[in-house]
Amino acid sequence: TACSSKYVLSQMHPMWQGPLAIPGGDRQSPIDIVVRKSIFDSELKPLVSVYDPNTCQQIWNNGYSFLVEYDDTTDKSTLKGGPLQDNFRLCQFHFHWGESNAWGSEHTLDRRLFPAELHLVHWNSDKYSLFEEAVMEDNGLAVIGVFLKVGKRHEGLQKLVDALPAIRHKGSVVEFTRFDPACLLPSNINDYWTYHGSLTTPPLTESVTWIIMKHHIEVSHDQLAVFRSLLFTSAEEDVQKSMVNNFRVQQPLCGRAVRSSFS
Ligand SMILES: CC[C@H](C)CCC(=O)Nc1ccc(S(N)(=O)=O)cc1
Ligand SMILES: [Zn+2]
Repeated sequence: TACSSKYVLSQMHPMWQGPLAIPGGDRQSPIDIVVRKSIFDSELKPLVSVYDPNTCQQIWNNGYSFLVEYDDTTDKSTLKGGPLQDNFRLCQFHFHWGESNAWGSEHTLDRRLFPAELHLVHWNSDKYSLFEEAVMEDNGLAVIGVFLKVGKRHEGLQKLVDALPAIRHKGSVVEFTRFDPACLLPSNINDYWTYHGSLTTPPLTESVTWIIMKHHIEVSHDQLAVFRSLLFTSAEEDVQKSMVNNFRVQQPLCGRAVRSSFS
């Protein structure tokens, strides 16, 4: 089964070709969260996020998504509590979305797809001194996933949406400051599911404690349309490809438990 093989056939996704040697391969992400099979764990503590908007530095198009990057040289923007034993530093956040509002998220709830999914990426600053170290280690990373639904305009998101035309092409970067990522979290962050998984793009390392929020945020159709105006390709390439459907196919659970912080 795909749970034991050391190689996973190349995902037929434009993002990458060829067989990938994935470490272990039995705790890959994303997954479908079967809500009725998740296990309430009363030991799970409330999540504590403290984000300093002054650590926001830049926004750039890396050819997979667009990333908002934070200064992670100090413990100014951190996440702890929940399923986490240690203190984690925010290094970046990004999104995954579809070409239509019918799909786009990486995780699903009982197979339900959302038009987009936000990932806030943190690394264990108690155990490691650099993100690049933590990314290779068990539980070196913690990623918060938030589902997006299309509805009313998200006022906090608009500052980010307005910066996107400046980074249309792969490799473009612009300064982006004083953005508080807390504005992208749902009002209630104490209802979540958590499981052990991996990065959803290469290097696909199995170093992530995933924390998937039960409650979604709403963005407008027009705001999501600007995400789709980004390009996978750099300015020099002849054929420009719209940055859409930048999500990975779902991976086998391989017997992993998905715990919930709420009953
Ligand atoms: C040496 C490794 C390199 C630096 C890794 C760069 C990086 O940050 N990758 C990354 C981060 C988050 C996700 S996700 N989509 O949240 O699972 C996927 C890939
Ligand atoms: Zn992601």
